[in-house]
Amino acid sequence: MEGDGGTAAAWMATHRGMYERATRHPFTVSIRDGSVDLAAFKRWLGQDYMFVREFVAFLASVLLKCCKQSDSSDMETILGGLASLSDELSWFKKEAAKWSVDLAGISPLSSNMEYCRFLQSFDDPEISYTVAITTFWIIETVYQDSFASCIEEGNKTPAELLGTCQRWGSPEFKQYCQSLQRIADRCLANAPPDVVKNAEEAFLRVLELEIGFWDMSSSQS
Ligand SMILES: Cc1ncc(CN)c(N)n1
Repeated sequence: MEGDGGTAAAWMATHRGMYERATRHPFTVSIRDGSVDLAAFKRWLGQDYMFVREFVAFLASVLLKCCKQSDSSDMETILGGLASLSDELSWFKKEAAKWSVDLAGISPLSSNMEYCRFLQSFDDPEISYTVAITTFWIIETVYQDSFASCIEEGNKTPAELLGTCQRWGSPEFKQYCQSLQRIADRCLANAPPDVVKNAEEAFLRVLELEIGFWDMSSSQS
């Protein structure tokens, strides 16, 4: 995904330390090495279900910004992502039943609320499509990269967690993230410097929020 000469890959390289803290977090590393605390996994599952419900609204706001562009050719890609969130919500419900996690009884923890507030801020029409699509790309990429590492050769991921890891670590999801990266790169290449700066800030904010989300899952903070 990296090394293709675009701005997105350049940011991943410049901010390598933060990127790795988000994508090789002790929580996902513990899945990969088989030492994961299942109570933490269940906490992540319940919290992420709530996050994904908010993520649907975020993605709808990205789609709306896309439709307002003179060239709205990215619409199908975004719509595909939105449609797959419907499957994702069903998957969470099935998985929650499997792990006896009561989704109706969950309240969002503070790091999740903070992340959801960030997603809600994209309702503002002043936030550009470039910033929004870049944000969408990095949110999905953190999960793709994190979970792909749990199914790489040599993993000791518990069998009952492989389905979760394959959901985001699959080659198909990687391809989807690469298509988002190409869109983000094209938008960034045509954007004025202040918009590029805002997009880089959003990129870094996502990494921070993702680290907070994993921390919360590991320790209930
Ligand atoms: C916190 C978080 N970040 C990203 C994803 C991937 N859609 C997710 N489900 N949850």
